[in-house]
Order: sequence, then structure tokens, then C-alpha cells
Amino acid sequence: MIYTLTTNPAIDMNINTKTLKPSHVNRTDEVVYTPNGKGINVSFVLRHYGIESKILGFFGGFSGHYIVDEIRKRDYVIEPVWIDDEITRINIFINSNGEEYKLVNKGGNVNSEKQQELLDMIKSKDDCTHLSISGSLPAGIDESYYHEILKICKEKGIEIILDISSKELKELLKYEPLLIKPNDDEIKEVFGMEITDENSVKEVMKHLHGLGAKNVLMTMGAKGLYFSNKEKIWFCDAPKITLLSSACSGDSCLAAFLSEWLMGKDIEYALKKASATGANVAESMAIGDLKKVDKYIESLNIKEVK
Ligand SMILES: O=P(O)(O)OC[C@@]1(O)O[C@H](CO)[C@@H](O)[C@@H]1O
Repeated sequence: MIYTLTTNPAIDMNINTKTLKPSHVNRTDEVVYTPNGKGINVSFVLRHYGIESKILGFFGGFSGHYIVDEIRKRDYVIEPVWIDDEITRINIFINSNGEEYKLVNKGGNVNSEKQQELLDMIKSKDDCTHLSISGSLPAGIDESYYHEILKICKEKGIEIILDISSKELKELLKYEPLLIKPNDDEIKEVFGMEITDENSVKEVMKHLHGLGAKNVLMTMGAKGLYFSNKEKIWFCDAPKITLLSSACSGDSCLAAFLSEWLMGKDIEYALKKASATGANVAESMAIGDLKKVDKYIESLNIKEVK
């Protein structure tokens, strides 16, 4: 069973507005509230593609209850660690005249007792084959927490999937995660390496594998994505779309990829599905209905980077 861990969930408030002026009452055109957080988004899209997963995370206050209730209404198994006296954050994504404004808040404080509760929960899981960890850490949790989680995974033989932007990612590769999903900006920030051409991609992949990553899915938004399994590197282009909101796009891309790749299916199709899904989400508010994915897949091209 795949488990997703969202250490810092959020209600996403997705707003569409033609006017966004300072010192002005901006009456918006559309607003969509969705129960989210990066790992939760992965679970949603996995289910869309027929793969079940279970959801873990820290939740608190009215907003935490809203997220957990919504997820339970959709019949997911979610095991929340409830944080006392703290409210799960609400993040705001504004789309106005082709521009995106992303207001991502910190998240409630998680004390050491609650941190331990989650670690004990992971330790107690006997059905967990893969743990997909996504997103930022909330207040009160130090980066060293990742090490504690990953040590438990190693001991229990749980395969690790990491989609985190933390600088600690570099140090975490020694736990040999099955897959990491950085984007090109994170590669620059965390590893100080810039993607300029195919040679730089080869260098980056070699470096990441050298540090311990078994597989790397590197996303680059409208520029496409690369996947490396240490033996080969593939590139997949991206469909041309009109961007509405890039929120949830990377998480959905990862889930689409996992839905094929973890099942041992064709790698080229998995990459096309990942690219098509990320693009279709980026032209929607929140995750959207993913209805254009099949059409986009037909238009995509894969090439091997030699
Ligand atoms: O602060 P993090 O965890 O990095 O990002 C959280 C978040 O912005 O990412 C998701 C989209 O990818 C949203 O659903 C959510 O609000």
C-alpha cells in the first residue's frame, strides 16, 4: 500500500479575478476552496488513475477538520495526527489577467509529542510498501525530522519517494530514496547546479545518483521533464497550454507518473502521462477534471538523452 505524507496540509483558496488593485475593493469572479497539501494531492490523482493510497499528516482547528472531513467524505483512509490549539493553514492562489500570485503560509506549530506520534504511526504500519513525502514542514518541525522518518522507512524496508524543496534533500539522499522529484529551480537552490543544456542534465543526474537517489524525475514546467534511472535518461516535452494556475501541477504530475511506473508499466507512457497531467492541471483551478490528459498524451514526444 502506498502512503502519502503531507506534513503541512492546507485549504487552498483559488481565486480568479480581473481586478487586483491596491486600496480598492476587488470583487472576484470565481473562488474554489479545496482540501489540499502536496501529499494529499498525490493521493487524489493516484485514485483518479485507479491506484489507492492512504493519507497521513498533521491537522488542526476548523480548517484541519474541514480537510479531514472532505477527504473522508470521498472515502479515503486518512489517519490524522491532531495538533492542539493550532489551525491548519489556508493558502491563497490568485489568478488575475494571466498572472499568478501564490500566497503560501507557514502552517501551525507541531510540538515534539505530536511529531513522535506520527513517527510511532509510521513504525506501526505493516502494510506500507511506499511512503511518498511531499511539501514543506510546518512551524516547530526541524529539518532533522526527515532523517527520523527516513531511518524508520529504511528499517522497515519502506520505499521512499521525496518531493520536498528543503535544502536537507541533499543529506537525505544517503537513505537511497526510490524516487525524488525536484524541479529545475530546486536543483539550483539545493544542489547549486543549473540546467542549461543536455550535458548539464547528465551532470545533475550523475550527481544525484552518486549521492544515493535511485531514480530522478526532474520537472521543468512548460519546458518538459527528464527522468533518469541511472542507466538511461529520457526527456518528454510538454503540451502547449494557457496557464491558469500552476498550483497542484507538480504533485499531479508525480502521481500520474507513479500510477504507471510503480506498477512496472511502460516508462515512456508513464512520462507522457506525467507531462500531460501536469499541464492539464496547470490550466485548471486546483486539480481540475483531468479530461484533456488522453488527448495531450497523443501529442507528446519522448527522446533518450545520450
Ligand atoms: O508549502 P508546501 O507544502 O511546499 O506547498 C503547499 C501547497 O502550496 O502545495 C500544493 C500545490 O502543489 C498546494 O495544494 C498547497 O497549498
